[in-house]
Parts: sequence; structure tokens; C-alpha cells
Amino acid sequence: MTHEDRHVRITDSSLRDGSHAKRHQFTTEQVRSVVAALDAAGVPVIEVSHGDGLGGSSFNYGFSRTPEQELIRAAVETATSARIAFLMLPGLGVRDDIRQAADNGARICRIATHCTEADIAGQHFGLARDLGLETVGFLMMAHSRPPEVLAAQARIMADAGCECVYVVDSAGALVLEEAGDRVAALVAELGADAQVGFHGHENLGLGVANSVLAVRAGARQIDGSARRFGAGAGNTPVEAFVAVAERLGIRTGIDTAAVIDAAEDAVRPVMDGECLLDRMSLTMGYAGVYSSFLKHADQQARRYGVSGTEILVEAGRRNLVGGQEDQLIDIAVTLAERG
Ligand SMILES: CC[C@H](O)CC(=O)C(=O)O
Ligand SMILES: [Mn+2]
Repeated sequence: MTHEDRHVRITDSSLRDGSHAKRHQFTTEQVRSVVAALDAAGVPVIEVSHGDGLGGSSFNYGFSRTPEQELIRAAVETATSARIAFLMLPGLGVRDDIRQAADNGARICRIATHCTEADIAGQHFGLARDLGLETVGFLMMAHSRPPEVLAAQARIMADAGCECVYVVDSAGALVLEEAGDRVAALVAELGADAQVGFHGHENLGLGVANSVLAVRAGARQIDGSARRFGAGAGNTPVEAFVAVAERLGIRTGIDTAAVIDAAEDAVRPVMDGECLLDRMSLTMGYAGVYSSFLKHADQQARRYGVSGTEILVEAGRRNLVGGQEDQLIDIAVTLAERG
């Protein structure tokens, strides 16, 4: 085994990406217990928001049980050393949401756009920097564009004040070098101007492997979720990545045994069920479908008595992007009419 002598910063997304799997029903008590366990294990960054980011609570995406600013406040009050991050998609959330999250003590602002739309995030990075927040950019559905296109989009984010641009495998569709090559292209483009990160999903079972290749390609920040608690088949399991990283000599600063316990004892109890690599989620990875469509496709499949996997295959064929959840209804109606 090679000793890699690298350091990466881990962000745990179970209290944000996991919100999709829980239909946005977190309570403040659940947030406190997860944050306490991850913080004690040495996880340096914990992301907390509605699954679709600030302002996501709506008919289209699903209403939050608890206002997300309350969840952020609870997380900030609980963490002793971890920094609390939040996600926002321009247009779903607005600048005032960023200000409120900063007032509530969040320290890291993560702005997500479709991977060809980086230019809509400029004012948000600017505001976040003015407020003294650290900035991260998400290029979502990164499997759908080649490395050089993503690198050009990353440049737009970095020039707007983004300090780390993530290759976001929203569909869990990237296979090994496809992840590494994308990260390498961003590293080459950004140089010392910004770091590069990788956010994986487990729909093809490759979250940990893709993340290792991302680190080898130069990624300095890696996302995951304890117990894989995230959309689709879930995210890269943080506890498994930390264990693998330790074996490879990649330093995360996280206590491996403690994060394994946190995943089992604190995160699993707040999940409605395990995030499964089953027919629907595997179809998402295979067909390149946005992971957060899973619960919506399942809901429409039940409502119209049609196949959930057929809805997802058609969503992949239409190249749907985040925000087009309502088209899943259209697909279900069409399938039902066809009989
Ligand atoms: C809001 C969107 C989405 O869940 C962000 C993300 O985690 C991804 O694209 O994977
Ligand atoms: Mn995700």
C-alpha cells in the first residue's frame, strides 16, 4: 500500500443531503445529536440545510418540518470545533438567506449551480466573502459535461470569489477515472487560485473509490455523509472514506473509531431507513439522473400506478436537471396514459 502523505478536509453532508432521504423532516434535537457525535469525532465541517439548500422548503421540493435557520442555529450552538456550512441554489434561496445563516453562526457558504451555469452564482460568492464567510462552489451533474467544460465553469466561480470548486457527481454516475480526470482538469485550471473538492453519490457503489481518485488528482476537500445518509443510494460514507484514507496515509484529522461509532449510534437512529443501492438508485447512477429525484419519482410512481424505474430512465433521457422535479409528474402521467 502506498503512503500518500496528503491532507484532505472532510465535509459531512448528512444533515443536508440526508434531508432528501428524510423528506426534509429533521428536528432540532436530531440535528443536535448528530452534530455532537460528528464534532466529537473530529469532523471539521458539517453541512446543515434543507436538502435543496436555503429556501428549498416549498411545494416543488418538499416542506421542511423545522425552519432551516433554526437547524443551523442548533448546529452552531452544539458544535465545539466543527464549522457549520450551508448550501444555497441561486433562485431558490436569496441573498437575505445567506445573511441570516451568517447571523446564525454558519461559517461556510456553499453555492450550487448546474455545471454549465456557474455565472449565476457571482453575486452570492461576493456577498458571502463580504460577510466573512468561506466560500465553496458546487458544479452539479458533473458527469454530464467533459473535464474542459467543467474547468471553464470552475474558473468563473473562482474569479467570482469562490475558494473551493467541487466536482459534484449528483447522479452518482461517474466511474473512477471519469471522476479523477474532472478533478485534475479543475486543479490544472485553478492552480493556486482555489482548491478543488469532490462530492460523490453511491448509485454505482463508487463513492469511496471515486473520492480516493479525486484526492490523487489533487482534490483537497471531500464530501461524504455518515452512514451514506443522502439522496439516491446516499453519499460517500464518511466513516468508510476515513478508514480507507487512514490505510492510505491520507490525513483527515478525524478519529476513525469515533466516526464509525457516530455513524452507527447517532446518525442511523435519525434516518427513516438505510439509503439503499437498490433498483431505483442503481438506475439513477446508470442513467445519469439527479439523486434527489428518487423520492419524487417514487411518489409519482405510487400516485399514478407506474414504474418508478421507468420514470427515472425517462428523466435521464430528457437530461433533466435539478429544479425540474415537476417534469417527473409529466413523465408519470404520460406513462400512465400509455398504460
Ligand atoms: C440541491 C441540490 C443537490 O442535492 C446538491 C447535491 O448534493 C448534489 O447535486 O449532489
Ligand atoms: Mn449530493
